[in-house]
Amino acid sequence: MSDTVERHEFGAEVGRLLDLVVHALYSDREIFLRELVANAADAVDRRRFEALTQPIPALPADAAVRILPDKPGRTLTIADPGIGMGKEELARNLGTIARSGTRAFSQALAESKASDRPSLIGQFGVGFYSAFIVAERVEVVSRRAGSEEAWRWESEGQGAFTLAPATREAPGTDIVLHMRADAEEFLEPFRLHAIIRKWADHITVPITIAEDGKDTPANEGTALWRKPKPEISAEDYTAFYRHLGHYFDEPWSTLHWRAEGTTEFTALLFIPGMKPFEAFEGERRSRLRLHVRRMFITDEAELLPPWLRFVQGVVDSEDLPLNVSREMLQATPVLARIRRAVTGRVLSELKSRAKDAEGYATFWQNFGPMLKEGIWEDSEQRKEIAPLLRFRSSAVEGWTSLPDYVARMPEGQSAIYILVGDNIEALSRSTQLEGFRARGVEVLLLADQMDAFWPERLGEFEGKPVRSITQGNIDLSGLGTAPPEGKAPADVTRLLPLLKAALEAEISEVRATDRLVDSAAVLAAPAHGPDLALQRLLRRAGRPVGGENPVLEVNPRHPLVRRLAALADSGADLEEAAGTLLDLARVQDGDVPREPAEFARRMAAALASSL
Ligand SMILES: Nc1ncnc2c1ncn2[C@@H]1O[C@H](COP(=O)(O)OP(=O)(O)OP(=O)(O)O)[C@@H](O)[C@H]1O
Repeated sequence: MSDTVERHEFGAEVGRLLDLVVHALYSDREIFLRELVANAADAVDRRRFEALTQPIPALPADAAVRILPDKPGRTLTIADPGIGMGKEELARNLGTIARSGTRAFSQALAESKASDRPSLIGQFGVGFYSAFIVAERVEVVSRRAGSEEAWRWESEGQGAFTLAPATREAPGTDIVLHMRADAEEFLEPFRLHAIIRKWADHITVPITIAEDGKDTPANEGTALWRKPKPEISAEDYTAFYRHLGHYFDEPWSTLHWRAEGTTEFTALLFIPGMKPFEAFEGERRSRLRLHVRRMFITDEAELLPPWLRFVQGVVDSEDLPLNVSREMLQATPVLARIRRAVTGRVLSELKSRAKDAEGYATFWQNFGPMLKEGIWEDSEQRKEIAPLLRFRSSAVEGWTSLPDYVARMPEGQSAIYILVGDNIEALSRSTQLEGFRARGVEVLLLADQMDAFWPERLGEFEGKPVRSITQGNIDLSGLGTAPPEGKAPADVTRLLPLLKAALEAEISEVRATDRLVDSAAVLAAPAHGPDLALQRLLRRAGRPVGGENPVLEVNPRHPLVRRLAALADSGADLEEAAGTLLDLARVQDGDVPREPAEFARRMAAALASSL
């Protein structure tokens, strides 16, 4: 080795990842070609785009991704005239894992079915490393467009790579795979053609395969979305969907239309049939691809709001100039019009698919939390999104919606009641529901992370305010069917101030409630400030909760409260009993007592004297 060769260790996670990729994907080896060709085509697109504003040489008119098999030398080269990589970029892009850690990846791999594994590769951004599935050594020779220098990155995929100066006549990248003995099939041109047709046919950059000394075209490159609909089969759509997102399933919905009039564009969009990792863990913005008259421009134009970032696809504009630059994209009103039209179309698709309850449930389970983000942040669409939400309920099985809830509301009920917590099971057994259940008043149960936030933003639906049953003072009298009168309520006029005095530091108010049937006491949030669920979330995150202390509501018909009321009347000290009552209310909501050991001691003592 010459003096100029630098040796670098891979990031620790890369080493482990390489191992995983090679083993987990062995039976789907051919996807290495899809990954490398996709990277090469991206690099070509990037050079074309950057050349518009940066002082770098323009893309040659005949730019293509070339695949060059060499049987005698047992190498396969993928060459592109794209943007290229400088020394630092080679080390960073090919020496570390860009987007997500090995831990998340290996966990997902371990939990996935074998058939889902290849899709994980794309989703976790380890595409390049799939080269090592078929190669025992990989050389990358690259020259960044705009630079005179070229560099050679080389690795056997075991712990380290080297970097050395090299030469390359023009900007671009050659990936040279020194194939393993058992991977020689990938040096056969007919095999390579079949793989490209299957995986990369839709790439609009020309792809060629060298055969008998000449390059033969390998991809059709027809922008699928530009074909007349009758000429496109369901398989074509699915193949394109899989290509776009590295998916392996079927799209839940395919939207393909041409908009004419003031804004002209063609769009081909997909709503995935599964929940992609990226959409939730990755960055919060839409990666819809913007093309101008077939030519790829960018996937950073944010053609959909962040809460619709799960939608994949292409928008091909007729109105923008081919040499549209980043600055121009920010300024042009064309994009705003496209955005509005595309968002509206996706929403109306959801609206019509929502009529099929079962089919919509699949969508809802995958992407429901994102629609809730929409309620939170998109004031323009909030009203449109609200009827698309689905809920569990205290009164009906399965999913229900706000319009259905409103239709079921009995006369006299003026608000939509919700209860927010951590899990549906616990919520459906919650003490907070007792009085509502007894009166046959339905409550929607919400257990997504987002649920602590968005209801407040929605505020109301069809003129009915959305009210958390753990917040403020809800008067149930006159609502639904009155429950059978049990024992007469105790007179708590003396008890309430005593409890209040004993719990001064933790409770802002103590009041009697008719919300309870079998339980003695329950906590509620004050009418203003964060609701109980949000308070819990803030506490867990170690953030200040703010606002007033919670309210303690007591059930004057409950034996414990009756007894306390009698003691209060006789002037007994209720300090300790008040604390226990508060702890009981906390435990019911899934919180811990203020002093768990002290609480346990008191309970044990109470049990001992009563058994
Ligand atoms: N042929 C190439 N030309 C220029 N840059 C490349 C090329 N191949 C890879 N890269 C760079 O290396 C990075 C890492 O590539 P890799 O395939 O591992 O992940 P990715 O392309 O970011 O993710 P995914 O495979 O999911 O699309 C790319 O983002 C790109 O910046």
